[in-house]
Amino acid sequence: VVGGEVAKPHSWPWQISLQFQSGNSYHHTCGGTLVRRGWVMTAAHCVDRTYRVVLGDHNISQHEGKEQYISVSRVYIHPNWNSNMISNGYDIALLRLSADATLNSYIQLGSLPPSGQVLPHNNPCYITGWGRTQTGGSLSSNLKQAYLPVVDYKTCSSSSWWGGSVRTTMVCAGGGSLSGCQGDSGGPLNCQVNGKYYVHGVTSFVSAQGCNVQRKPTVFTRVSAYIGWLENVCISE
Ligand SMILES: CC(C)[C@H](NC(=O)C(F)(F)F)C(=O)N[C@@H](C)C(=O)Nc1ccc(C(F)(F)F)cc1
Repeated sequence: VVGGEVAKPHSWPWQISLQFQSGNSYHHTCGGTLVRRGWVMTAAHCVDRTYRVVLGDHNISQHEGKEQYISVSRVYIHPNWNSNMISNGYDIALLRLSADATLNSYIQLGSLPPSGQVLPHNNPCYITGWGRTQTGGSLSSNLKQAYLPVVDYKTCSSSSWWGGSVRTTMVCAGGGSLSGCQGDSGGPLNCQVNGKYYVHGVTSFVSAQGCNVQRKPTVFTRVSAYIGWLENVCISE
């Protein structure tokens, strides 16, 4: 997250850290959202290694005693995802956990939006994550948040913005000096609708020229476009 501030610990209790093992240590690679006690939603572009999921975390470099560590037993990547064509969309995946998370004041489910809901321009949203704190910078140890209002598709797909690289199955947000950045991938875009936060986006991409580039808002998979697929996977399993 570029700009913004360190979040109040555990104020986004559905945010998870996806970590891959190398040797006998684990490394944060992506964010995600706990959507059922046994299910985590993340980006398809995040899941090419075996993982553990860390729930209830704030500082990913310290053991604070609130964390739960659960391994991933199965990965469901959207069937239309093509890693060579990130601008086609479908950047969404579900991870079946090997055990159910225990919900508490540090670990809660994220609320998903109604199927098909498209938010208006400037709808208030926050991106959260442990990603780089500036283009080419290092990861944040502490969970960060940044206020990224929705940029409607009409604006986001215009020629001086993202043009043809964004689809209506995506949400754009920000486009100023605040943004997501590498390491925020897969994490939630938390949008306020009637006073409650819903996870409307899965962090997907930023500009190849840099994270916080003017008129290149952070681009998210639009969760409300995939409710049918999410339910089919979660329920069928
Ligand atoms: C997983 C990556 C896509 C990576 N994602 C992120 O950094 C994320 F955190 F925003 F999710 C990213 O945006 N990296 C930059 C450096 C990048 O490659 N951006 C990019 C944007 C659009 C397109 C294109 F042309 F497909 F639209 C290609 C690359």
